[in-house]
Amino acid sequence: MELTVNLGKNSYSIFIEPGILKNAETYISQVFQGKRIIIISDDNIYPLYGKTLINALPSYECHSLVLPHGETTKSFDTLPQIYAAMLEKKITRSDLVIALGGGVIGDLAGFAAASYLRGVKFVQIPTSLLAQVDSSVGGKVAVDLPQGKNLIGAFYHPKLVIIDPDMLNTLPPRYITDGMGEVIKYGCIKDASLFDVLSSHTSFEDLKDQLPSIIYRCIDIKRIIVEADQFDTGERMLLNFGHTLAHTIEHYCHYERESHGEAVAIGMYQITKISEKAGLTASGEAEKICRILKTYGLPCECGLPISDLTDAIEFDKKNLDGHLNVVLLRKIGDSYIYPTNLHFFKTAGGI
Ligand SMILES: NC(=O)c1ccc[n+]([C@@H]2O[C@H](COP(=O)([O-])OP(=O)(O)OC[C@H]3O[C@@H](n4cnc5c(N)ncnc54)[C@H](O)[C@@H]3O)[C@@H](O)[C@H]2O)c1
Ligand SMILES: O=C(O)C(=O)C[C@@H](O)[C@H](O)[C@H](O)COP(=O)(O)O
Ligand SMILES: [Zn+2]
Repeated sequence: MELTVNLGKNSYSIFIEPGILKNAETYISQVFQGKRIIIISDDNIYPLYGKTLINALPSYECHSLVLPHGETTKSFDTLPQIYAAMLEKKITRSDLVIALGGGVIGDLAGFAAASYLRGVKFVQIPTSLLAQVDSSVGGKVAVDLPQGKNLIGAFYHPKLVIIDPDMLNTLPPRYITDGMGEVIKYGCIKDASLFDVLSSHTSFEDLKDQLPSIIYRCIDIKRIIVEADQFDTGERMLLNFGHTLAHTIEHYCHYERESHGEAVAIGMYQITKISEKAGLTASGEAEKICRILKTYGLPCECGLPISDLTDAIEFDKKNLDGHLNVVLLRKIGDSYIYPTNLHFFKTAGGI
């Protein structure tokens, strides 16, 4: 399966195919005519797929940088180490960065590629479900600061995205669940029929044979939104459904408790509960979201008082000129941006 993100000069293709990793050169050679590649990965993924990828790129001189796994690696403080490795391997503007990993590696390597020498080409090879359905597409690359998540970043598109759903066979169950948080998000914001398909299954196992088409569906929704609003000034904010609370939960817990997808799950349910109470969402939708989250093993609450989270909400990128924009649902599959303020969240008490 192939999709193209149409962004003029920054357009790129996404290929989704089980086993495609072994044919990486066929696709990479279409977008990269240089010689040297640096593969950035983490210490869980590289031992599993590093060699396969290098063997699949016989025409290139491949170097690797393997970083510790986990969100704390996606920090501003990791960047000097990446730049140093790129300099040591003599990476120039005519070379290529490959992000081989989940959303952490994709965001981090993508930002390094965007900023090193003011930009070198990069290719995304996403290995987690979350990265295959969401983070590898759209060009948001970022690192975290001690003050909050994704606070330093850029819009910098990959030249190509290679998605091999077979790589999910080694993904630990917790991160399959994590990725389902973003899959459910796509159903909530734009696709009631996807939400219904997901609701009609009893677990991820039950859904597994439809995975390539579900990945395709999520990415196609993202593609359409990104094409309409590449720089996140309007429609693209819909992709942030559940994220205002999610980012504050992740940051508040020092990235040690909820994963990104789990935090998004809590954020989607809790904001819909608040919005339903305020008459801004059709009644019964929050309960539908909670039910589907539980089906896929995701949480609906985290037991934190909202008063502990509101400080970090001010760093939300949808906070413009003192006006906080939140993403709400009219009903499942129909989302909108609602301008409000912090008081909106304070009505929640605990979440
Ligand atoms: N840029 C975007 O548009 C965007 C979208 C969504 C999320 N994100 C970001 O993505 C990050 C979360 O991504 P994630 O959930 O992929 O986390 P992650 O990159 O930490 O991967 C999750 C875990 O699974 C392991 N792993 C990944 N693929 C594997 C595989 N095939 N086999 C075995 N182990 C594997 C990793 O080593 C890690 O331990 C967050 O930082 C979030 O902010 C970005
Ligand atoms: O691509 C987007 O736009 C998204 O919002 C996708 C989100 O799933 C993702 O977590 C993104 O990194 C959040 O971005 P931020 O702008 O809120 O930092
Ligand atoms: Zn997200």
